[in-house]
Amino acid sequence: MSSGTTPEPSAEPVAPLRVTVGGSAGTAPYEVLIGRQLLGELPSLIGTAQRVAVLHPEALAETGQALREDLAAQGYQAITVEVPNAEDAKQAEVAAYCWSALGQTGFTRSDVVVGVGGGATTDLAGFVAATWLRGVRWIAVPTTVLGMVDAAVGGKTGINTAEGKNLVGAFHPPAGVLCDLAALDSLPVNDYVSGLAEVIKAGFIADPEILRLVESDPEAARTPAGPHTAELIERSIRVKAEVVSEDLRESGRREILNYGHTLAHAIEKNERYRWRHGAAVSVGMVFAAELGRIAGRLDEATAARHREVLASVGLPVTYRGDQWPRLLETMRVDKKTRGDLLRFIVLDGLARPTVLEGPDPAALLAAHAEIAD
Ligand SMILES: NC(=O)c1ccc[n+]([C@@H]2O[C@H](COP(=O)([O-])OP(=O)(O)OC[C@H]3O[C@@H](n4cnc5c(N)ncnc54)[C@H](O)[C@@H]3O)[C@@H](O)[C@H]2O)c1
Ligand SMILES: O=C(O)C(=O)C[C@@H](O)[C@H](O)[C@H](O)COP(=O)(O)O
Ligand SMILES: [Zn+2]
Repeated sequence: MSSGTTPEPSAEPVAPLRVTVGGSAGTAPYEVLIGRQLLGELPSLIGTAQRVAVLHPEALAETGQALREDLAAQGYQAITVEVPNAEDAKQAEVAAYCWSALGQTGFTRSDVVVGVGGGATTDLAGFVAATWLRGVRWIAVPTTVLGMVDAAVGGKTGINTAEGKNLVGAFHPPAGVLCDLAALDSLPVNDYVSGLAEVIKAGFIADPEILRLVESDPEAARTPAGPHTAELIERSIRVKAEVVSEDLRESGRREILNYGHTLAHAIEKNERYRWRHGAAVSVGMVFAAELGRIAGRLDEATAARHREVLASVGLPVTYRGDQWPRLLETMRVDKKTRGDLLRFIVLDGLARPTVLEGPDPAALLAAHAEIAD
């Protein structure tokens, strides 16, 4: 990924695409920029801040350092805060380490956090920004597919606890999101594909054109060089932006973005976060589709389409059959649960998400049988 100071020799400057998020119900609007070599946009987002903390994972140490040097050259007092890769970053101890770094730098309310990395890093960076001095501004620079299309947009920030995924957090939207597509070139294929689960989720809940683009060449969809990469990312961001703009705090419609996540979060916890989020969401969506079908909501063809399109890009569609009691136990503390009432997002048809409350235990078991290996 470019640090923003060394333009590629023959690259014509291309204006980034801009998607506006928020702006209703008293929330400040911000922009998601999609393009290449976007880091030149950072100073205008940082504005008059004196100090900037660049949070990055170990894997992006060079990028973090290059960014810090750019910002320092522009007169900011910039520090890097290196955090563990992936889910190991989303822990209270790591948040506490970040708070110390801000404290030791004399971070004030006018200073800015920049989170550069995948969804785990931006979830942590946003959470640190939400909690430091009860809230400072932050900017997301997602470097994974999943980060760009989902995690960096919408202001859900947080960390895990021993009891489960994302159980501590805050709604704290960023001041801006910079999606530099060049970052995806260094992403391991497994992580690239994991992000496609959230892309495909956006297809099933809101934009079926996404499904058609993936289905037209699943092999090409697995790489950043695929012909539809930019369109898939843009369409998914538009779905997310539209939903969170209407319901930032998940008091209703935003729950549809949780499609497949009730089971997914239980799988992630059960696997001690060694499964990628997107892989778990893939299995979770097949489960939700089967649950919808068994509950008489979803037609067989659309349920089967889940399995087909997810498997076609190499995502898992089954999970260990012997773990059901543990998964069920964890699902009881899902954020959508109300009291003892389990609630799932299912489809009434393609792009028609809805809530299924208190499903029949037999239906849950039958849906589980469809994903058990
Ligand atoms: N806040 C939200 O709305 C939201 C939405 C979806 C997912 N999430 C969260 O996002 C997380 C998953 O994010 P993810 O899939 O991006 O994975 P991740 O952040 O765990 O990153 C995966 C790995 O890729 C490395 N990496 C990141 N960018 C790279 C690059 N450009 N080149 C090489 N390596 C790179 C990371 O260091 C890590 O090791 C989960 O914690 C999930 O809960 C949050
Ligand atoms: O933005 C949302 O809302 C989502 O549910 C998007 C999900 O893809 C994402 O994984 C989110 O972090 C899940 O949130 P949680 O509230 O179920 O922890
Ligand atoms: Zn997700």
